[in-house]
Formats: sequence, structure tokens, C-alpha cells
Amino acid sequence: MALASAHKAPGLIIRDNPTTVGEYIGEYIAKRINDFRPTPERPFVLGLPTGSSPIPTYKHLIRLVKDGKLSFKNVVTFNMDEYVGLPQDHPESYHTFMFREFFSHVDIDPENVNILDGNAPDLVSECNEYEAKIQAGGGIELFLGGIGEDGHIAFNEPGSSLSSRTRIKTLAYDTILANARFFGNDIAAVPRMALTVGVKTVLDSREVVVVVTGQRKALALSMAIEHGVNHLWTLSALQTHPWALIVVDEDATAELRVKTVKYFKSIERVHEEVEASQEKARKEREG
Ligand SMILES: N[C@@H]1[C@@H](O)[C@H](O)[C@@H](COP(=O)(O)O)O[C@@H]1O
Repeated sequence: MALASAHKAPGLIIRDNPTTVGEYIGEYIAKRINDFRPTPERPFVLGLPTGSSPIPTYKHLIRLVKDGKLSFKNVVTFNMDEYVGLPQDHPESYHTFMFREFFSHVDIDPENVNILDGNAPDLVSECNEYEAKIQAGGGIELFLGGIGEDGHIAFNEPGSSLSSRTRIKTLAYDTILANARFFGNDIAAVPRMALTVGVKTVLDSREVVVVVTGQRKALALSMAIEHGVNHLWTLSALQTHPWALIVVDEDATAELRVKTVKYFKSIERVHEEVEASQEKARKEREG
């Protein structure tokens, strides 16, 4: 049985800190890619986020590649979002971020990297073509996501349609404030618009894994998993996905009920027991 298949959607995995969250997700993605046995004709299609939260995951994936345990040769990636109007080589463009933090350290073919072009002459066509390219590639196998403090996934700000697809979005003022830290705390320097995959683009992926770390994301996590599906907290749409996993650190659980935390921890314990007994049975069968 695959690890996530026994998790109730959305499954919640709690680890101590951002580093152990990154190790968990890194191992998880590596297993998915390795089990898939991608080839040039049948690549593994991976959706990827930016932000500080996925950095420990990228670090772990880089380590696995350096140790020869994982390869991105036959992996095609689609990034979630990009600012509009920021030069591609700007230090804070998501294009720069992805090559700096991840792509330049692994064996991926840059031809297999897809990132929305926030400087395209026709932004609407850029979005439509991106969506079409995802579909032409057979859809996304696993979308790794991060969230904003207001519960947005990609740049699907509060109020986004849960059926939305790749499009231009105006950023919420809270997001502009949150991202000002990357622009020397100069609010005026933060782009006001972005291109982003839609909520439905994410939901169409066969599997979604979301990283949520830090206390500032705690309210969003609670709203997304302890309350109903609501366009004001777009992450909550994951409740309708058959195969979704949210991996969080202890700090991010600060607003959850103790009962919720205990519940998900108990599911993980039972799941580990099931895995261990299946592994034992497999070893006995193989003698
Ligand atoms: N558009 C991105 C999101 O895709 C990302 O999830 C979020 C979180 O960033 P961080 O991980 O730095 O908190 O930042 C931006 O808003």
C-alpha cells in the first residue's frame, strides 16, 4: 500500500520543525518519482512552489540527487506562479528563485522547466498556453504547494474561484505586505500582480502535497482543515481532493484543536503499524 493512500483526505502529517518537514516531503517526492520510473517518453510531471517554506524540501531533494538516490532527468516541472512585470533575472523573480534554490543543483534539463512568463506580451495567452501545456503533458502527477498567511495556494488569493485556472491575479494587500521582506521591506517595490495556476489546476493534479510551517500560517491551516470548503481560504479546496497531504511543523498547529492534532497523529501511528506489518509479511513471503 502506498504511504499516502491510507490517509484520509486531506491527510495531515506533523513533524517537529521545518527541517524535518523538508526531509519528510523530500523522501516522499523521491519515492513517488522513483516508483514511477520516469522515461523521456513518460516523464514524471511535478508542480512546484516558491517561498521560504519549500526550501528545506529542495535542500533534501538536492542531497538525494547528490547521493545518487534520485534523478530529475526525466522530470518535467511546472511552477505555480510568477510576478507580473518583474524582469526574469531580478533576484526576487520566481524564475531566479527556482534556479538559485533548486534547478541549478539537480540534474534537470532546463528544457523541462516550465515557469509562467510574467513579462509575456499577451498575459492572457501566456496563461491559457500554460494550462494547455500542462494538459498536453498528461496533467500533473504531484503538485507540491505552499500557502500564504491568508490561506492562499499559489497566488489564489481569498475570494478566488475554486474552479479557477491559470490566470492573472491582483495580489491581496496582506500578501504584498508579507512579501515586502523579500524586497528590502519596501512595500512599493513588491509587484501588484502575478500569474498563477488556478485552484482547479491544482485540484486536477493526481496528488497534492502542501507544506505549511511556522506559527504565522497557523490560522490558515485551521481554517483549511477544521472548517468547511470556502473560497476565502483557498487551501480548504483540498478537502475535495482524493489524494492530498499537508505536511506541517509543530508551530503551524498552534491554532488547531488538541483533538485535531491527536487525531492525525493517531492515524499516522496506525498507518505506520500497518506498513510495518505489511513489510514483515513481505519479508516472510520472500523468505
Ligand atoms: N505565491 C507564493 C506562494 O506560492 C507561497 O506559498 C507563499 C508562501 O511563502 P513562504 O513560504 O515564504 O511563507 O508565498 C507566495 O505568496
